[in-house]
Amino acid sequence: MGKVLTIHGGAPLRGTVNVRGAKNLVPKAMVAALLGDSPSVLRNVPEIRDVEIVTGLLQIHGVTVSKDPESGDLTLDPRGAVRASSKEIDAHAGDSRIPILFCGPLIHSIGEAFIPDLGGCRIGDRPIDFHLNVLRAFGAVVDKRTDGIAIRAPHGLTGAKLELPYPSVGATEQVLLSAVRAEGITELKNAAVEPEIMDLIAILQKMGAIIQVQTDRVIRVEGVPTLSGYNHFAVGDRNEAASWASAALVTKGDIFVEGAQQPNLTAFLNTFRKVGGAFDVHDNGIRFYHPGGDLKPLVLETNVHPGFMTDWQQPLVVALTQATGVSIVHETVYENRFGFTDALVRMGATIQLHRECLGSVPCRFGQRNFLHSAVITGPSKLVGQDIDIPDLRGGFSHLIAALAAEGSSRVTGIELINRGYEHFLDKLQGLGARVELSEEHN
Ligand SMILES: CC(=O)N[C@H]1[C@@H](OP(=O)(O)OP(=O)(O)OC[C@H]2O[C@@H](n3ccc(=O)[nH]c3=O)[C@H](O)[C@@H]2O)O[C@H](CO)[C@@H](O)[C@@H]1O
Ligand SMILES: C=C(OP(=O)(O)O)C(=O)O
Repeated sequence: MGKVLTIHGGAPLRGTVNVRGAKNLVPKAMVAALLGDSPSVLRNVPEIRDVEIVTGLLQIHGVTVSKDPESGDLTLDPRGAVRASSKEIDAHAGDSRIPILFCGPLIHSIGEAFIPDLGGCRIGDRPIDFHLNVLRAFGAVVDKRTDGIAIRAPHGLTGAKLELPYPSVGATEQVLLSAVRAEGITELKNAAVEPEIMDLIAILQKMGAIIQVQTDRVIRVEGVPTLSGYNHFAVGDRNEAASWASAALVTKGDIFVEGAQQPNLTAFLNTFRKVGGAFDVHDNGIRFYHPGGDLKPLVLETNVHPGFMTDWQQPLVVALTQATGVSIVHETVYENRFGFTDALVRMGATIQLHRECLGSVPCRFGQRNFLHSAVITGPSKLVGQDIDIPDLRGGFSHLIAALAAEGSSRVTGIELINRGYEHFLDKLQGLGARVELSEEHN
């Protein structure tokens, strides 16, 4: 039996929320601690489900993870690293995609790794072929079994010349976490360069790694035999920040997002301004608000950094349902990230999905069977509905649609939101949302 969140719409969200370390960096920084020969300290750690999952996975591998009760800072001591069984790994992998990033660090520390069935948001096929190919190029042996994938490196990992078919965030991190202690030099072409990757590189450099980020998506790593622990303050969660910004716009509210960092939100801020939102940048965060007047439609394409991040797309689409006119959103990172619009349409939004690339540049998903372009016509009056949350960002977008809607919505599956939004219910209540949590009765 799960929880039901009843949301009574119509109240603008006003107040301050604090955003801590990025979901897309913190768990990976925790994995990086396995590469050191001394303890690491990670600061600005949010209390989210993906952090709990990685804590469990590290612990079954013999890493001591201790949390400062006041600050929440984590100390990660990898000196007792040991093998864990595939059953244990599977039991702790939860619904996160991070287990695949244990490969390089575990091979370096204990000589083998195991990839269980991966979780993460169901927003497309999410294959792991790039990961397995780069591991093979480093000299790893990949053994696909019925219970998962076993990875061994009988002769250790050796640097390689690599090129990704697409600038995948996870595969770039796989290369970094494997290359830093591999024998010799690795050159990665077509690398992803998201701010969370740059922060991971900063951590690895603190540990003793030699990593050069060149122009044109080329990263060069000179492997070193040993690394030490790090002490690091994690980069802020730009995706959570953008979500609260959209919440302010959709509910005609005013939210100060403490911890939002302008340099990592450039593409979002441009779009937010073009759609009619206003923001003021402060030293410790950004105030996002609806300045009054009509919101404006726009044509938008998601892309790898420095483009408009795909994880910002779903909350912003809700704002576009309130803009006067026709907007087009072309999703070029995931082939199936518009499933969440079904619920918005039930709530009264006008959104049509198309298989064609309705953007300036044809993407990998054109001429195939993927509904990856959306045409949104607004403004639409939204009305409350029963909603079952499909994934992290789609779920957050449903919450903010329900908060702006007329009447009440009954929302199930809210546990998924805990993967990436720290204490989101407390934050919503602090912003004046009228929400009630109860047990689900069948
Ligand atoms: C935990 C985490 O950091 N998650 C983020 C990470 O996901 P993740 O690292 O999984 O995303 P990727 O950048 O790898 O995926 C981008 C595209 O590459 C494809 N691909 C990826 C790997 C592979 O082996 N084969 C392949 O085809 C994917 O299906 C997708 O179409 O980056 C995404 C893109 O910024 C974000 O939406 C996610 O929030
Ligand atoms: C797609 C996302 O996350 P994950 O890769 O962890 O599923 C997300 O954060 O929106």
